[in-house]
Amino acid sequence: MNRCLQLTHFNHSRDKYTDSSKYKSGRVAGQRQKAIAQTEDEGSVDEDDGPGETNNQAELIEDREYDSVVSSAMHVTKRILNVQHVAIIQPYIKWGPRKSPTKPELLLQEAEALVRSLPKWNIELSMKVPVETLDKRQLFGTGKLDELKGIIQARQEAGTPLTCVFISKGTLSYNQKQTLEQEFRLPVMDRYSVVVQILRLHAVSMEAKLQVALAELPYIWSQVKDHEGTSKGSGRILLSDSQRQMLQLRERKLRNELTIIRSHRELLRNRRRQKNFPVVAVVGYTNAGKTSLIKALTEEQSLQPRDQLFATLDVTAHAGLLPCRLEVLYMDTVGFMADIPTGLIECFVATLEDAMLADVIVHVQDMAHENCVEQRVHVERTLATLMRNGERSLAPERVINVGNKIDLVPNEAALPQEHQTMTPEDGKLHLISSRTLHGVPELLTELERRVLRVTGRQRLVIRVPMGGPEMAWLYKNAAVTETAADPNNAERLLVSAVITEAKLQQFRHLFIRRRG
Ligand SMILES: Nc1nc2c(ncn2[C@@H]2O[C@H](COP(=O)(O)OP(=O)(O)OP(=O)(O)O)[C@@H](O)[C@H]2O)c(=O)[nH]1
Ligand SMILES: [Mg+2]
Repeated sequence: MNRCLQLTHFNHSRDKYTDSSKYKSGRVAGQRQKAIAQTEDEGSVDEDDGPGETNNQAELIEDREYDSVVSSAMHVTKRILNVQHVAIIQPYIKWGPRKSPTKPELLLQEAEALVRSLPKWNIELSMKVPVETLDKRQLFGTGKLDELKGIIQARQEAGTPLTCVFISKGTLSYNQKQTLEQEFRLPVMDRYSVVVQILRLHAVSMEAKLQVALAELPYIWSQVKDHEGTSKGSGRILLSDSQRQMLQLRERKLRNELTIIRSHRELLRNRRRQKNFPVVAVVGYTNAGKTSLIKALTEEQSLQPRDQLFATLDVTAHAGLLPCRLEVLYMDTVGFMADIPTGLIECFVATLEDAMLADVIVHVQDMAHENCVEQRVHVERTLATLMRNGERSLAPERVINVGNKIDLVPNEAALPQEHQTMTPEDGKLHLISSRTLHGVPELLTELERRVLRVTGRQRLVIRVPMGGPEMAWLYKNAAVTETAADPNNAERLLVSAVITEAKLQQFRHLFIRRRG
């Protein structure tokens, strides 16, 4: 098969696995390349045996009985995607061992970014409020609570009436929520329920939707437990027996459906290994610019970076070429975020574990973010935990640290000291801008070096007879990047190829010894 045919075949079968409503094509090396949803990403896998959307899955997503439970437990409903006028309150502990290491201003900024990730939500009020502890029934001291009530009341009477209060704490207990809702006379949401709302909005694939649905259940159970723990004897129950059974059954069904989808993912992963494409996972804090970087590396116009938290929820694979013209798959992943309750993010860990098997991991960091260093530490910690559970170790040679959005940093001296002192040993930072493409060619060179090293590949120019079996063998077993006539011998071709050591040995064994 010649190169042209080989690429045609590759792209043809890739088209088959591409949801063109979600992705449009971009241009790489003269060939139209398409984004490939990871669950469908084996462009060159011939059999189409993926599980389609089943009735079970559709029923789990559209379940009216469940909708009424989730709407009363966490105020997450389809309706809430309508216009909302939100008051954000960021509680923080001022003193003592439970004081957050992050400045309250930055916590508040992150809370605002969460709200801005929901298209029709408007921030009407935004306040940070010191508290002694985050566990008090009414959360705030009595004086503070009256003050807040006064501010909210005044707002209701002037300007646009508020529609909800977002208390930026991981999870509020049932009692805290009840008390604050009575005091403010407005629905009260916590970080968990706001993030669920964002995740619901951004989930595209069935796997992501089911994952979000599963992520809601621990929250509802925790509210039930809180309520039962404190209101014994009051006679009020939060869930009827039939609702409890419905939730238990729902959880079992969600887990079953996810297991089916994941076993398919596993199948695809094994096939990808057989196909031997080097894989580069792009990871990092949410909004750091992972999708933008992949767009810059693949020149894929269809990728849509968005200034929203958790914009990407599906792990997707995108083909790109290294400078030596070796084809690699870049995997876009779900962003990390601190202060997200573990139950919520646990559901997405499976997709990340998949990414952790990549040959090279690119850690994208937002240099323009005030909290950049803490974000890096958070991602590194989470990665280390994932690695401990996973099959591969996180050897430094597999990780490339990328400092993105450098166009927004006035001068490099303004970068946090921690970044300036990073040495090649602890993972030198490659400063780039995915927007202006500053530093991207150098990053590609480094990527190529790492990919070749980690996957044991090398670049070679091999002289082969024109029309001989060697050419066909190389096309099948290596990445042929260029062919040219041999200026010294009209019957020979010079073939540039990227090849693994094992394949090179085979080539020698098959052709060189025989010729000798
Ligand atoms: N100025 C500037 N903006 C950038 C750069 N890279 C990304 N952005 C912007 O940052 C925002 C987030 O970019 P994304 O690529 O969606 O970030 P992400 O890491 O994929 O985010 P999630 O999928 O939500 O985790 C978008 O508004 C981008 O346009 C850059 O180099 N410079
Ligand atoms: Mg993204």
